[in-house]
Order: sequence, then C-alpha cells, then structure tokens
Amino acid sequence: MNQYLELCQRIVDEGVWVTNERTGKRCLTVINADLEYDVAGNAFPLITTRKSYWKAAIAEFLGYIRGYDSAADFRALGCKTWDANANLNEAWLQNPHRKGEDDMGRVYGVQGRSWAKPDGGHVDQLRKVVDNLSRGVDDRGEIISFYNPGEFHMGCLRPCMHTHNFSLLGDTLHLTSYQRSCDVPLGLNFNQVQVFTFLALMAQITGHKAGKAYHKIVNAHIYEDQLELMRDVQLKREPFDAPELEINPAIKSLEDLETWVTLDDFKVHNYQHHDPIAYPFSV
Ligand SMILES: Nc1nc(=O)c2c([nH]1)NC[C@@H]1CN(c3ccc(C(=O)N[C@@H](CCC(=O)O)C(=O)O)cc3)CN21
Ligand SMILES: O=c1ccn([C@H]2C[C@H](O)[C@@H](COP(=O)(O)O)O2)c(=O)[nH]1
Repeated sequence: MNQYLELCQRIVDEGVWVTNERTGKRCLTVINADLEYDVAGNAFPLITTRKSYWKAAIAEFLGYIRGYDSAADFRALGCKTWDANANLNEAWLQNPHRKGEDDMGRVYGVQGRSWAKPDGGHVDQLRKVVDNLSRGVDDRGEIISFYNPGEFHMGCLRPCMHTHNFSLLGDTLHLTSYQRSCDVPLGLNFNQVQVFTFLALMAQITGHKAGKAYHKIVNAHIYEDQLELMRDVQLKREPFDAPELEINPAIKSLEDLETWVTLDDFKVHNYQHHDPIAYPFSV
C-alpha cells in the first residue's frame, strides 16, 4: 500500500502536465514506476485508503484469460469496466471494424488467446505458457503479449498492461508485468490486483509455489478532474494492513478458469478500508 501512496504523492509533487489528445484532458504525469508484490507471503495489494472493488478487477482479468471481446461478456462475469470504451468512444463508434453493441474488437484477451498469424491460423500464447510451466520448462520466453500494433485499428483501445513475462526459478514462479499507460486513481487499483492474482493463479494451475510479482509502469498519471480527490482526500488518509486473498484450491487447470470459475471462487480476508471515493473516468 505504501508504494501506491508514494507513487500518488510523487505524481502530486513532481508530475508534469501533459495534454492527452484521445480524452481531451490534461494529466499530471511521471515516467517510470516499479511496484513489487509479495505473492508468496499473500500480501494482497488492495488499496485501503478507499474502498476497492476488487471483484470487478478479478472478473476483468478472468475475461482476458478467456479471450473475451465483448463488454456484455465482461458484464456477465461481474465487471462493467469495458462498457464505456466499447460503447461511448466516438472514434470507436465510427470504426468500420466495430461489430456492433458491446464489441471491443481485437484487444487484450483476443491477442492473448488468438493472435492472428500472417500465414493463417492463430497463436494461443497463454496455452503455450501454461503447458511449458506445467512441465517445469521456462524457455526464457514465457511471454504473453497483448500488444499487436498490426491490429490496433481493429480494437477500441490499445492495451495498457500489455505484456506478462513468467519466470521459473527452481519450483517458484515469478511474474514481471509491463504497463505503458496507467490511470493511477482508477486503473492501478485494478491492475495491482490483476498482476498479483495472475501470478497466484498461474502458480496454482501449473503446480508451483508463487514468488514475487514485479509491475513495471512507464507513463503514470492522474487526470486533471481526479487530482483534488487524490491530493485532498485519499492522500490524507492512513492506510491499513494488507488483506489476504483466498483462491478456491479446486481450480487446477486453464480449462477450469475457462469454464466454471466465478467470482465466488475468490475471497478476501481482513480487508479494512476507508470510505469509497468515486473518481471521474475518462473515455
Ligand atoms: N481512463 C481509463 N482508465 C482506466 O483505468 C481504464 C480505461 N480508461 N479504459 C479501459 C480500462 C477499464 N478500466 C476501468 C474502468 C472503470 C473503473 C472504475 O470505474 N472503477 C470504479 C468502480 C468500479 C466498480 O464499481 O466496479 C472504482 O472506484 O474503482 C476501473 C477500471 C481500466 N481501464
Ligand atoms: O488496465 C488498464 C487499462 C487502462 N488504463 C488507463 C490508462 C489511460 O488513462 C487509459 C488508456 O488511455 P491511452 O490513451 O490508451 O493510454 O486507460 C489503466 O490504467 N489500466
């Protein structure tokens, strides 16, 4: 929690104003942040200085694992976070590749599970990583990348957390995740949960101990309409200790994640938090 608050404070103290053309808003911005999560010690990186809707964050990631491309499928899992990008962004609404209501196009999970090959067919990046790790193999390329510049024009948003690189050291699995752009008040609250949970889940289904997750962020920003709430409300609060995440031990394979797993298979213990803060969202 302290590393999150330190990043927020650093943006407030040292951030530079940058105008963002896509949203038409100014963002207070810093470059480079390195966060670390102790998955072995189960210190779940939930924000405690406001109420965090962690279930929606896990639902969003489960949708990526399943390769979803429709905001309706995300809603059915319990997460509304793609409604705006799928249905309210003017540039995407006019894009000829948009297949209709709720379509997100070839983003995130679509690239992770079915990256189109130029010579035909598709690559299932996640399946390959799961298969290798399950056999105890780390070929130094256990990478799942959502970042496909050749198909940016076919999706509603370029992926922000774009690459996940797994590493096996002995019987312990580690994860390094890369993020190009980070809405610190809203997105990071979710992304911390997702990096942590992805490592915990992958260790569980490939039969390894979970180690550390390293989260590397390039452009970390606070939108102009979020700044006051962050500086004068959230940053004035004292954090509580980290809660713990419990994952149903019956989840044993990628097929389990693809088929029957729901948010009921995840529980958080000892989550003490301050009141909710409703930050404005930029489409
Ligand atoms: N500007 C922007 N920021 C983001 O963080 C973001 C995007 N766009 N577009 C794509 C996804 C969608 N994500 C989102 C979208 C909405 C919330 C959000 O509104 N969170 C609220 C309430 C969540 C709920 O009730 O489930 C929050 O208080 O955390 C969070 C992440 C993260 N990403
Ligand atoms: O997982 C996510 C997804 C998105 N974001 C934020 C970061 C930016 O504020 C916007 C994306 O805008 P771009 O113009 O494409 O950079 O969404 C996030 O923090 N986490």
